[in-house]
Amino acid sequence: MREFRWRLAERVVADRVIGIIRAPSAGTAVSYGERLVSAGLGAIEVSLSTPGALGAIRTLSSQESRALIGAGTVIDAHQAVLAIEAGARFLVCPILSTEVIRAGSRHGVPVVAGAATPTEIVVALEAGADLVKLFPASQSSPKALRDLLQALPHAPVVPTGGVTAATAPEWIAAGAVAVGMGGELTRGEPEDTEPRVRALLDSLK
Ligand SMILES: O=C(O)C(=O)C[C@H](O)[C@H](O)COP(=O)(O)O
Repeated sequence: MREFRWRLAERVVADRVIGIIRAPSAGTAVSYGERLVSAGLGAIEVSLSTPGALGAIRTLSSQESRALIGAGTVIDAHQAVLAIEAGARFLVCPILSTEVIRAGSRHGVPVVAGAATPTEIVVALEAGADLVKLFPASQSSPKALRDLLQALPHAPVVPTGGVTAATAPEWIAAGAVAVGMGGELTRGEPEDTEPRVRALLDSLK
């Protein structure tokens, strides 16, 4: 199937959320992934720090056509290629890694690059990142993002790290195109995930 890299940005901007799964096992990651897809989330990354993450990405991406399944915590080109081979349809880095951005570009796979400062945001975009993950968002604030976007209004910023259902609307109001959320989506048992995430997505529409 032909797929263009801007599909990620379209989905993420529509939902306002990238879902992050960091689980104790591949099986638990798949369980959460299936529930997040059922709740309507369109872009979900499995962190490579999850044991067996590549297997979970392979399972979820082969069974799901409704959502884009990606890889998170990708920090070098080797991991990027392994994740793409496992079926990741986007890559997310906690750091600004131009080698990951290049690896994604070479394979037509979109990259959400990590950045913590205005300079890093601009370097990430100049290197070809599709979206910029402001990380860790817990070190910043919606007010700081608002100030930053006055200088860089074109920057598609996705604050990630410590974002909750209560703070997500504040980040969006400050100009974030979306937020990344892990713990807030996957706390509790997988079975309890769906109604909570559905309500969260509705609240951000
Ligand atoms: O390793 C990465 O690439 C990361 O993105 C780190 C975490 O997965 C996010 O910071 C999620 O943070 P919480 O939403 O607070 O759970």
